[in-house]
Amino acid sequence: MPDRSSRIVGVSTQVRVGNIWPPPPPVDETESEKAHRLEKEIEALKVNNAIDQAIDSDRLERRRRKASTKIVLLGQAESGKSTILKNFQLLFAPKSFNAEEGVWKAVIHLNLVRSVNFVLDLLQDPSPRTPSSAGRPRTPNCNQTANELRFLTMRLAPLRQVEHILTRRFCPPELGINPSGQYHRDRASEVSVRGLSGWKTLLKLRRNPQNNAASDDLEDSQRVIEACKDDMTSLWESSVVQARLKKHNVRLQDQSGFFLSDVSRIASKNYIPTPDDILHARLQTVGVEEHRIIMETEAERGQEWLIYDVGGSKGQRAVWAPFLDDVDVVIFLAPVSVFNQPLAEDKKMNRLLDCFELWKQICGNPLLASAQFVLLLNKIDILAAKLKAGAMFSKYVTSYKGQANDLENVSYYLKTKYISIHQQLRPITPKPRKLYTHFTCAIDTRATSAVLSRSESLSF
Ligand SMILES: Nc1nc2c(ncn2[C@@H]2O[C@H](COP(=O)(O)OP(=O)(O)OP(=O)(O)O)[C@@H](O)[C@H]2O)c(=O)[nH]1
Ligand SMILES: [Mg+2]
Repeated sequence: MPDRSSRIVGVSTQVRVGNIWPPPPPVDETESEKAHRLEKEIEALKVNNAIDQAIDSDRLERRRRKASTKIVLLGQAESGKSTILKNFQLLFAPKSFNAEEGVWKAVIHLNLVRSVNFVLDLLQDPSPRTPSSAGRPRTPNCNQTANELRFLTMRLAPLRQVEHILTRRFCPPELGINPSGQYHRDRASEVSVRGLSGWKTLLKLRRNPQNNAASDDLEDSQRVIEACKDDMTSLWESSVVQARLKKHNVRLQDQSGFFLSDVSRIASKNYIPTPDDILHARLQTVGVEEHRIIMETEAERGQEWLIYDVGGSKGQRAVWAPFLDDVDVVIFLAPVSVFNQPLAEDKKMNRLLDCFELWKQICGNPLLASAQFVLLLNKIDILAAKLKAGAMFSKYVTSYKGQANDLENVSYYLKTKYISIHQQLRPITPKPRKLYTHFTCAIDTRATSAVLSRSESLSF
C-alpha cells in the first residue's frame, strides 16, 4: 500500500518539496499565484482525504469478506504466547482443545522426565566441597544416604531412554532437527518443537492404529514413568538433592514446566491432564506455528481465526516478517515480571530492556500499521510474588528511583511506559492506531477468559 507522501506526489508533483506538506510558498509569490497555489493545495488535500476514506472502507470490506481473522502472537521467549493460544482454544474451541489431551500428556511427561534427568546429572557432578566439610570424616548416616541415592539413581536410569523416545516424538529424525540433549540450568525441563511439524506428527501417530511400533513406544514410556513414580518423589524430597540444588543456585520449582511436586498424580496410570496442567506445560516454539481455530461457542459458531504463534527468542525473530503481512490483530505479550532477569539467549541483556526494544520495533513496523493492537502485560502473578519477596524494581530500572516498590505502582509504571512507546512510534497512516492493554496471568484460565471474551479489543 503506498504511503501518504507517495500519494501526494501523484496528485501534485510540482508543489512537493521533499516530504514536507504543504510545501513552503515561493518567496516572490504574487497574490494571484498564492490564490492559485492554495486552491491546488485544497484540491490535493481533498483527493488525499478521499483516498484515505477509500482505503479505510476497502480494509473494512476486505475484513468483512475475509474467510478468517488473522491474529499474530508476538513477544520474547517465555512471555506466554503459546499459553494465551491455549486459552483461546480452551475458551472458543473446547472440543479441539480436549482432543489434544494425549499430546499434552506426552509434553508434561517429557517436562517431568527432563527435570528428573537434570537432577540425576547434577548428582553425578562432584559436589563442590565447602571449607567446613573438607577433611571431615564421613558419618555412617552420610554413607547410608549416599547408598540410598546411588540405588535411587540406578532405578531411575530407564528415564533416560524415556526422554530419548519422547524427544524423538517431537523432533522426528526425518525432519533432520537435532534435539539438544543438553539441560539448561535455568530451563531444565524445557522441550522444543518446530512449528508445523513434530507436534502434529505426534498427534497423527497417536491416532493412526497402523503405527503400532510408535504407539507401543509411547505406552512403554508411560509404564516406565509409572514404575518410577515413588522413586521420583523420593528423589525430589531428598535433603541431599535439595542441598545440591541450593548449592548450584537452581530453583526448579520456579521454572516453567515444573511438575515434580505433582508426580503421584501425573505419573499415575490413568492420568489425564487437566486444563491447568496443559497451561503449565512448557513447549518452546521454534519457528512459526499456524493454528486454525473454528469457533465452537454459540455466539461465534463457525467463525474462523488463523492464529500465528511464533518462537520468541532473539535468533528466531527474523522469520516473523513474512507472517506480518495483512494481519488483523497483533497480540503482544509483555511479561511484567522479568525486570531482574537476563535474557536466556544473551546473558548480558536484561529481559525487560529487550522487551521494550522489541515492542518499539513492533509498534513502528509499517506492515502492521492498520492492524488492531492488543498489549497483554502478562505474568502479573510472578511480578506480585517477586515484589512481595523483596526484589527491588528500582535496582534494575533506575528511572524508577524513589517510588513505592509495590504492585500497584510498579505495574502502573510499566503500563505507562509501554503505552508511551506505542504513542511515540505508531504509524499515523492510515490513522493513528488505538492500543488496548490488559494485565494478565495466562495460567489463570478464568481471569484470562474474562479478558479474551469480554474485551472490546478482541471482538472482531
Ligand atoms: N506464573 C505464570 N506462568 C505463566 C504465565 N504465562 C505463561 N506462563 C508459563 O510460562 C511458560 C512459558 O510460556 P509459553 O507460553 O510457552 O511462552 P512463549 O512466549 O510461547 O515462549 P516461546 O515459545 O519460547 O517463544 C509456560 O510454562 C507457562 O505455563 C503467567 O501469567 N504466570
Ligand atoms: Mg511458544
